[in-house]
Amino acid sequence: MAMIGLLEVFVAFLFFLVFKHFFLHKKSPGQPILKSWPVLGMLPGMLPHIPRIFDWTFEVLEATNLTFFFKGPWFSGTDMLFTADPRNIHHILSLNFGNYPKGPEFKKIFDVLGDGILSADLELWEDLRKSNHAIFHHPDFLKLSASSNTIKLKEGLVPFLDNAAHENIVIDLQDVFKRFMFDTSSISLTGYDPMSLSTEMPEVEYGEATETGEEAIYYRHFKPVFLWRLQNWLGIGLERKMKSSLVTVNRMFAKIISTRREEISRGEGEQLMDALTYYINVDTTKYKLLKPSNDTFIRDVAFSLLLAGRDTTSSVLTWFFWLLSKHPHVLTKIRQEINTKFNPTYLEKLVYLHAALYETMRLYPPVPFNHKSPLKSDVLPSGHKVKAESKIVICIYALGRMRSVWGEDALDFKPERWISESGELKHEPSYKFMAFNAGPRACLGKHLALQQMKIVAVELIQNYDFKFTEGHKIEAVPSIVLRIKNGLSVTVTKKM
Ligand code: HEM
Repeated sequence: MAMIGLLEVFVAFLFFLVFKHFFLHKKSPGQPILKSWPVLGMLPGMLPHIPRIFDWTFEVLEATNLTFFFKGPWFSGTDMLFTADPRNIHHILSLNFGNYPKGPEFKKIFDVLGDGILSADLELWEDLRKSNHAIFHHPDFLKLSASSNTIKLKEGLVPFLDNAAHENIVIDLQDVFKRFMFDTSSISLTGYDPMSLSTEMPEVEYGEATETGEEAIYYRHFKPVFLWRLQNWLGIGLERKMKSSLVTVNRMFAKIISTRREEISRGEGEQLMDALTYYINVDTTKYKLLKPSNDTFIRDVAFSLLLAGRDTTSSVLTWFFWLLSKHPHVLTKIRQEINTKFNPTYLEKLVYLHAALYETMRLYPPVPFNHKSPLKSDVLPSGHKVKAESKIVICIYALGRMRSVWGEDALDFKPERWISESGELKHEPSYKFMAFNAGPRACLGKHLALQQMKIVAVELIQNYDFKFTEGHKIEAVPSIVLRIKNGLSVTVTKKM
């Protein structure tokens, strides 16, 4: 009884704090709240902003000179240092890379990735990185990747858009890009063609499963580990969906891996150049920590690669076409450039298109946050002390919008900022433009992704006009990948 009484008093006290915070605390207009409460820490100030965390971190970081320490509720393990300071980013991701792995907390939150490259650290990451680098630069892999783009453009995307134009139907452009990227990435990374982009628009179980997983992982960041693990075990809320999503993902990979192993045992693996086949046959004398005969390990490797390839590129293309609809003069300039300079074997000539894609990624980076956890205590260039094993969140989304980093027009969509006086693409250091990450863990698919996005952009801009549905609210889903909530509705017409 006494225990229940105590609990009631404690809950009443928490309610009082929240009530006082929302109704009695005077906020100065436009000022984000960072007040730290007893027991609850800064959580009450953050809670209402969790669905709009990207913009909130931008507002808070701009108001706090690019770095702030978030104090979570007592004993919840959710204390985090948020930073968008290029000096800190350079220090963490490059100069002192060895002291800043992703860390054990990251591995717990991203447990579904297993031992794939996106969650690995230290020696395992080194083996994965080197082997990944080798396959991503192999001419046969590059050929497979290029041919998957050409085929899916010709047999998937173009017929789909032609049909949508002919039937005058509303389509979700975001979904179309996700399907296109799923098919092309899956062919080059796993050798399997899911054929998800066709006029029939089949259900894509894998896509829905990964997106649910990405949202669940996002919310895990704000909960104590024991809580989301309990929810997962009991099958409650997003964690319940996460569990069934994982079954879907694992089923898909189990089928792909067993089919491939059978093909290889029949002697049919020689001509296959996809990443999955490469890892099944990987040289373990060179990469000692890789386990090619272990299906779980192969699943982890392939899953990380498919996530890295599919979700990012489709996100950029979606935000890019939406931004073009809001900035028709940019669209006109890209069209002029394509008409005067386009050469399919030399996409580098399309400097303005490249600049517009970079500008999209500056404002809407597909991976909005990056996590790090120091092995040893350290002092960051901003003067903030970080303890060993504490959590650091690099806010890539906020970084791209900082006036102190990008100038007073930081919030404007201006591809021109990327073009030098001599008409070339301007280089910005990766600790300032961090969409592809920075330092030794920089994105390995950057070149492939840019090629692919340019090919799709040229095809669509040359041949189609898109009309965006009026009144469609554009906002980002709270997730670990920046996607538009409810997609991007358009009608399409074919240019004569
Ligand atoms: C516009 C498209 C893309 C963007 C913006 C992007 C961005 C990123 C970012 C921010 C990271 C760091 C993730 C982290 O450490 O948590 C990363 C890592 C990585 N990306 Fe990309 N990526 C893109 C496309 C691709 C593609 C098409 C591939 C190829 C399949 C790819 C392969 C990888 C790999 C293998 C890593 C892990 C690197 C490592 O940890 O050493 N990415 N990417």
